[in-house]
Amino acid sequence: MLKILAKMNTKEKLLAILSLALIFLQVFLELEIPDYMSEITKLLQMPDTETADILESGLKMVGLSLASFATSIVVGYFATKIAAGLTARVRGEIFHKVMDYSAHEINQFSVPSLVTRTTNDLTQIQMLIAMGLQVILRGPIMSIWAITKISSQKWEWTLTTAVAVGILLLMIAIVMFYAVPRFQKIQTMIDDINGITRENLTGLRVIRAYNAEDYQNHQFAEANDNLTNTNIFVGRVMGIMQPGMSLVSNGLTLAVYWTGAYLIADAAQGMAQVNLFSQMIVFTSYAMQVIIGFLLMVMIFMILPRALVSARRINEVLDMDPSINFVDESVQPDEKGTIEFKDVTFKYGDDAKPALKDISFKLNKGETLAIIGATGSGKSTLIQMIPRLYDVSEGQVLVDGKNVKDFDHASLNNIVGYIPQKPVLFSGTIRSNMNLGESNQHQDADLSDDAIWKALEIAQAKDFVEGEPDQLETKVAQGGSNFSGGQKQRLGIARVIARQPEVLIFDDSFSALDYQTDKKLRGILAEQMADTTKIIVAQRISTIMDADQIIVLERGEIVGHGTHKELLANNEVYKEIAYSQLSEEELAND
Ligand SMILES: Nc1ncnc2c1ncn2[C@@H]1O[C@H](COP(=O)(O)OP(=O)(O)OP(=O)(O)O)[C@@H](O)[C@H]1O
Repeated sequence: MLKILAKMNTKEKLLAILSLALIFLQVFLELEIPDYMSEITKLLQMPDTETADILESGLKMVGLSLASFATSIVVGYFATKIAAGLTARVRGEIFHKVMDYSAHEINQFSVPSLVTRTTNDLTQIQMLIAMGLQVILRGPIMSIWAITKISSQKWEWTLTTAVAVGILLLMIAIVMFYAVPRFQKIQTMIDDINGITRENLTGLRVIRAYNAEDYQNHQFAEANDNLTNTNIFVGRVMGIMQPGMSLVSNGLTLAVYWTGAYLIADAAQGMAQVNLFSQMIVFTSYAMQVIIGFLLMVMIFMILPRALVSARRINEVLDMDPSINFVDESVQPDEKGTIEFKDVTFKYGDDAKPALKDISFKLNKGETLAIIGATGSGKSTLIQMIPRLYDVSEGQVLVDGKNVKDFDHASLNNIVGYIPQKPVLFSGTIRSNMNLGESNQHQDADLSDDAIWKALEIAQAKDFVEGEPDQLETKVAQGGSNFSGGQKQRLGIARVIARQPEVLIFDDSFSALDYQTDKKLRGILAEQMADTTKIIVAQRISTIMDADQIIVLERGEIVGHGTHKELLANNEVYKEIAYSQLSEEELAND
């Protein structure tokens, strides 16, 4: 928590100090009021008191109340400003940190948890700071100050107040014993709800198609019930506090008046009794301030445990260093357009079995490498080593003759153009998606219309974009949901082609295309991007049979490496895949 509070800037720190000073002033003003009450009580007992005398003290009391009210408004204003400013900054820090994360760290936290941490957890901190300055700090200051004011009074009253405070403390301790552990669980339960909601929304069509609403409703209801029940339990336990506090404060007033009645009865007739009566009025006011102070302090216990858990969760994100770091300045490459794997082994976790084992191959400029293999054989994993979505566990990946780890982020991304299995389009227009980020082609300015149309033409996307009334300005919904799978895939391919990288990596990118488009796209790529090195992960033999090199993967190992003809002649795994898809004539013809 302190670590987050330390992120306050100088202005916020000054405002916090000023707020603290104003809270002292506010408490001072509030504690002055009972003195005037005592004065009025005394004046009322005096025979020669004029109304003007009472009015004067009364007006002073009103003045003190108004001044206290004004200070509380100023403190509220400052507190909100500090809380909103600080949390906005921390939110930005989390966002930038997460942007630097590799897939490994994202998987570690999970996306829903990162969303909760950036939203709900930060709201807890914001609430704590805002309430903390306005209310929570006032509690202890008020209680301690009020106690010092009454400690010199009649010991019978002081003892009564001490007993009341003791009961209060016991009550708080019991309540906190039951409530605090639950507060800590609530944040994890919100993660669960976010996770299930997210899964439901992204998989809505599948859920409906499989009549799985009941199953999903059950999943959601379970998580929702857990959270609701915990909230109800905590609410009930905390609910005891309010009536408990009223009981103690009313009981205390009663006890003070009761003992006061005996003390007044024992005192000498006349002024001594009047003085004692006015002292009792003042004492009751101060005792009430002590109780109110404790009441405010209880709020600490309501907010602090949850905020502490939230602060820990936020710090976990901020403290996590990305496992993949890029150098600031790239090396000068020795070659151009080459990719080489040297004895690469990769594991997703320290204890996991290798997803890739001893992978070695070299690809020269302009060559096409195809990777084929059963589902889960490691094809996507292999190509993700090149743009450093993951780092190798052993061995080396070389791009242009240099280790990928020796390139800065931008340079590596400019050399390697990676098209993921599921293309990601961002809300905006086709043009804004084509201009996404920076590359050697568009560092300071946007791509020209010609360059965009050219890329769309190669990616076989020109026809359908031309068919749209707004052409390049056609709106793209979040995630590209207003385009078909094949259209999204083609726009994704066009976006990378427009960057003109030295190496193009297609992760099963042709699977969403029909055979004809697939063939046309490969033909135009070979013709117009002959100098670009290409790596194609595919399931269809027809997509890869023209490749210069084909790697057959099985359980993370290379079990075949050669051309289509060579593999068809002497590789059993390849043969099996090939004959399961095409006839002998089709395979021989191509
Ligand atoms: N993020 C991950 N965390 C842990 N294991 C993973 C992760 N991604 C993949 N794996 C595992 O690594 C292995 C290889 O997966 P990979 O996605 O590379 O296969 P693939 O050949 O591309 O499969 P497909 O053709 O179905 O896309 C699989 O056993 C898979 O379970």
